[in-house]
Amino acid sequence: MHPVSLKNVSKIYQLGAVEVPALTDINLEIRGNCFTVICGPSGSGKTTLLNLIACIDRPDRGEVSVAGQPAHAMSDDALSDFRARHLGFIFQNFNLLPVLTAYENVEYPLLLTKMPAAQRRERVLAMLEAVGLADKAANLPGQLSGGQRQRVAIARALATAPKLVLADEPTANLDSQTGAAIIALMRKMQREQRVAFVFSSHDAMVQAQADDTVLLRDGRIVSVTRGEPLEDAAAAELSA
Ligand SMILES: Nc1ncnc2c1ncn2[C@@H]1O[C@H](COP(=O)(O)OP(=O)(O)OP(=O)(O)O)[C@@H](O)[C@H]1O
Repeated sequence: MHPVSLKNVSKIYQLGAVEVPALTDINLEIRGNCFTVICGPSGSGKTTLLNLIACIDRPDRGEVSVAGQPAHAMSDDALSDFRARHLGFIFQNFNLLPVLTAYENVEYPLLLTKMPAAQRRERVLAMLEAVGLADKAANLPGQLSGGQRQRVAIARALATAPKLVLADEPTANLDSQTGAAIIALMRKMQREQRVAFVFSSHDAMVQAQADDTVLLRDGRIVSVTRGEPLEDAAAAELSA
């Protein structure tokens, strides 16, 4: 089963009396355990599509299925509960809570689950270690660089072992060198945790790292480019 499936999806924004068709008749399947990038020019519908996949918004027409659940038909409460349990988020402005330490920011989503304290501590420390920030656990976000903040955000997004991680322009506020390191880290974490990552990005470097690329223009899909599935690539490497 694909972690995300959209069937005949359309989204129209109402701007006063004017209807703005942001997405028109989108049919798309996002593969599991893959790095998928949504790209396209400004205004082409990337954020709108990501918000539908993220269960932040609902379509005006069509069906959105996320991790087997019909997101288009769920109530607001059910959607927010579903987001907390099954999805991870990485934002371009990091969205860390400024009064919480790096440790506490990563712990925060786990407090919403009923994970026992000792297991929670183990998980937080393992995630901070995995993103290379074990020694910064006690720092507040204001005491970290942009790249380090985004590392905390990656650890936080993956702490609950989500089925899907969504990232809206995750490198937009980073210099190109730090952005490249963050993308490499996300790639490593995506493989290790065997989770599907879906990004929106203008960044050619992000696009170059993708398994699958979805190109949008004027709210429609122009092309979907699929790379080799990870399992096949690994098998080919082994048999070479
Ligand atoms: N809240 C809104 N109300 C009205 N129109 C909107 C709203 N949000 C987006 N739009 C319109 O919907 C279309 C798609 O917008 P969207 O933000 O999804 O594009 P995008 O590809 O993410 O753009 P960018 O790369 O500039 O962030 C655009 O024409 C935009 O003007």
